[in-house]
Amino acid sequence: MNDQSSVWIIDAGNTRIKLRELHGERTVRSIVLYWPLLTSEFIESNKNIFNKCRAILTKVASHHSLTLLLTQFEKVIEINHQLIKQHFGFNTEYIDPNQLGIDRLLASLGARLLFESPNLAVINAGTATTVELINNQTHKGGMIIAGNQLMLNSLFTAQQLPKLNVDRAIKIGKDSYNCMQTGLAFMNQGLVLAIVKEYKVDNLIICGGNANQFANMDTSIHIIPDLIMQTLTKLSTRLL
Ligand SMILES: Nc1ncnc2c1ncn2[C@@H]1O[C@H](COP(=O)(O)OP(=O)(O)O)[C@@H](O)[C@H]1O
Ligand SMILES: CC(C)(COP(=O)(O)O)[C@@H](O)C(=O)NCCC(=O)O
Repeated sequence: MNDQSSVWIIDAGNTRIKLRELHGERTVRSIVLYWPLLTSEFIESNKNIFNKCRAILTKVASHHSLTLLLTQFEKVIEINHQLIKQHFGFNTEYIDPNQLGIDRLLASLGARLLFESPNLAVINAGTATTVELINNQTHKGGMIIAGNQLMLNSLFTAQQLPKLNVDRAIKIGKDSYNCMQTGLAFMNQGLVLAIVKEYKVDNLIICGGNANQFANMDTSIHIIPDLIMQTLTKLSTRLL
């Protein structure tokens, strides 16, 4: 049964779709699906939990199944940079703001709402690993790098690699598995150290599905895997 006072927040990334049902700012249901699992059968069998609810959407990927899912809601507000500027006075210096992935802007806004210090950086470690640099109320720009899984997949053409546990304790790989594991850990560590050195950030926040692969670093970082969902929760109380 659905509760019509519910609001759903939806983050449609390139690998996974994340959905949460909220009562106020309280999460009452959380669903995380890799795209192939968002089937019409899934939507049909769950339609009464979405029916007549309002939703807030952020998307950087579009699938037929998402279009079908969205028809279940009474109202859907899709976040764009103008809404963020209007409600939070938070802007981007991207030459064309419409080109900036909205997930990147939301992660930046989320960091801004959590930390008061002026210079922040966010690493959003999802399908891609993006870096966002923030000064006061402005997203200054950043970087886009192939994400951890994409990098591992690119080492093999026909074979899906197993999910690796990234352990910094291993310094020199002595087999293929450990070489890949160490390579990825050092690459992530190097990215973090380079950002801290180059941009002198006050706080560095890591979010996204691969955020925990940045754990166990000497540098002080904040790991908040669901930063984008936290930010959408805050937006929901302003927009609906
Ligand atoms: N439980 C998990 N443990 C470790 N990695 C995970 C887990 N769940 C998802 N991932 C990884 O997270 C990545 C997707 O993260 P996500 O932030 O959802 O990306 P996107 O927003 O681009 O869809 C994938 O590379 C996947 O391998
Ligand atoms: C860079 C991204 C692919 C990251 O997507 P994600 O890994 O979060 O699924 C996405 O934010 C995007 O499509 N951005 C548009 C290009 C840009 O931000 O410049």
